[in-house]
Amino acid sequence: MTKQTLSFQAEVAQLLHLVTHALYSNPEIFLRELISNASDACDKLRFEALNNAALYEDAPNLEVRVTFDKEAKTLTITDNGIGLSEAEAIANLGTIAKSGTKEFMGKLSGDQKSDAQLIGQFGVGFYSGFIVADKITVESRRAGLPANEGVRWISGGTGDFEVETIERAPRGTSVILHLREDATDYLSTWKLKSVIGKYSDHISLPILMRKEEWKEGEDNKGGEMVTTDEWETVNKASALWSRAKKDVTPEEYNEFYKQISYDHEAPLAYTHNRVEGSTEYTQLLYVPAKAPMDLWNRDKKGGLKLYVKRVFIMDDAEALLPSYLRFVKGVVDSSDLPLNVSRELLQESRDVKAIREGCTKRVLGMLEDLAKHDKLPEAKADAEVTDVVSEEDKAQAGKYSAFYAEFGAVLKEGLGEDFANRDRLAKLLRFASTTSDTVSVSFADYKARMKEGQEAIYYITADNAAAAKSSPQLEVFKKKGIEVLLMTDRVDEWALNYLNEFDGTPLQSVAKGAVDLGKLLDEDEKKAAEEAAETFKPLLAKLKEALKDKAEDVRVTTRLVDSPACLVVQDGGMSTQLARMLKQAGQSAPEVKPVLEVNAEHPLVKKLDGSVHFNDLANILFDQALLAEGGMPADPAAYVKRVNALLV
Ligand SMILES: Nc1ncnc2c1ncn2[C@@H]1O[C@H](COP(=O)(O)OP(=O)(O)OP(=O)(O)O)[C@@H](O)[C@H]1O
Repeated sequence: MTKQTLSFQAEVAQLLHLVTHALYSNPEIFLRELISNASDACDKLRFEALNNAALYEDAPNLEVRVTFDKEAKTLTITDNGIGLSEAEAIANLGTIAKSGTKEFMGKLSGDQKSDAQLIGQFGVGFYSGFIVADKITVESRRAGLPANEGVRWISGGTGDFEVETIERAPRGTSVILHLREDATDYLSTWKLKSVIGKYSDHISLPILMRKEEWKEGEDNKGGEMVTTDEWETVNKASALWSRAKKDVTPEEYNEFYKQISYDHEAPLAYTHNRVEGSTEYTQLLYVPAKAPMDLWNRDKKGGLKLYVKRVFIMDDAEALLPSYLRFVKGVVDSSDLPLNVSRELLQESRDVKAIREGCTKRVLGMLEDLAKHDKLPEAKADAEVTDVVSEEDKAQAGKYSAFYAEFGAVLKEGLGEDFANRDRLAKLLRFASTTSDTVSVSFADYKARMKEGQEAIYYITADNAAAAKSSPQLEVFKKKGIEVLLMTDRVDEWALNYLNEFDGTPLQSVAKGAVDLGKLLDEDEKKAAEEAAETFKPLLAKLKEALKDKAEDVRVTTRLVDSPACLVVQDGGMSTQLARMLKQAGQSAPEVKPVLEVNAEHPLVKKLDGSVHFNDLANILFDQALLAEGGMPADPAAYVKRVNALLV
């Protein structure tokens, strides 16, 4: 085919502009990206060759070669992997196929620093070459195609690119970077080796470079390094996870994480184990420090790469971890699975089930460990004695809180998803409470602070912390000094459906059912409540009649101190707040008719009896209770009218 000029997809053009501007502060990552692509291409070849060994042609040893030409100012990364056909070059190097591209583009702010972080997460891959090059030539031949079906792709990284058919004997791809004037320091073996050592040491393929030797100058005067014809391997060339733990430095673990996760930040924690027994595998699992932007995407796949005996099988192998741990990144390398395992097969495999359980345990173990070291021991009252806090403990402190702020809400999904680990998960949960503004109270902390005679762990769900804290339902708890957990994550209400108790103590929503403070109420209070219920009977009946379309029931409560009324739902019913949320999300929710509870001590309630405005007051009472918990009267205009009628 003759040369043709094609335009980049709009997003690519936009991304290219950003790459060259926002990522300029850390240019050397281009080499990591291109070597990673080369390595992926070799993985793909190895995988396709499982069913078609002829694809190896006469070059069975997969490798990456990095060369440069000082005169021409070019740097070339060559692999003998799967290669690209012409159609593939057009499709893959002119568009971004990744899901979420549009969404990602929409998130960019124009601020270079924050954009650079976002791009880091997104993974710029091939296009990062344009950080250092003002022109890139790609020459490739796909494995299995004849030599005269090679392709050359050229672009200056602006609006378009050229493609033409070429003759190319070697299988695989060469990416030739025509370096910008300010990037010529990459034309140095020493520089390239150091960047490869930093970012690509763990790549399991050999990365080869021409060997350099010191050559003395004439008459022993001066001397210089000269490039020889010999090749040398410049990386460790063994899969990082297959090495012994003691041979891998924390920096190498972190670098490997960055490579597989597109995260620019180091992970919060990792665990690396070889599991032996009936199912054998190696796991290297990371907990990221920051949530990815698509954490809440229900279709988000898992973050684990599956290898079988070092052969890459697939990315995002969701069968290897439950979905509530979808934030975990890493690698599982199985010794037992067949190489041609498919996603469907994975779902059914007993080995995969064992791996999944094993990985889940490890991640939970890792989180428990972080939780244990989250707080440094408090200083003793006795100033003479101070605990010696190790550097390691200091480094661990605060990590679990940081983790929880990012991923706590996802972890809660596990209550409904992973019954076997529910108790372990419950111990990992943290909440804000009426005594702690920070999300740091565990169920165990709460239990330790429970009042004598208190028989339940009390909690309230609300849209946000402010609404939760000012909810009238909390009044009696405040008065009695009873701590209430404030649950403000969207998933809380759903997740707590699956947790009825913690360590033998029932969990009780303060907005559900009749409040029974049991032993916490004194005799006088109990008696007063009973009496009020009796004397209020006729009034309650009238209220019930006036509000029969809105309220399921009307009763007197001991729950309130300052407010005249509040709404609660029957035990086991869906809270009005959850019903509201579902409706907002466009989902169907049952009509919840709440119970109106009134405070017999409140002047407004006392005023009701015999009032000529009884009907209006009753409705106002109900609508205000709804407003107080963040709801909206069914007919706001009618509410305003009623209040105004009383005001004038
Ligand atoms: N050396 C190569 N050999 C064969 N195909 C390649 C090579 N480099 C890139 N490609 C193709 O170009 C596509 C785009 O590469 P790019 O690096 O932009 O994205 P990616 O590799 O899919 O994603 P990421 O780099 O973010 O993981 C790749 O998916 C692959 O199909």
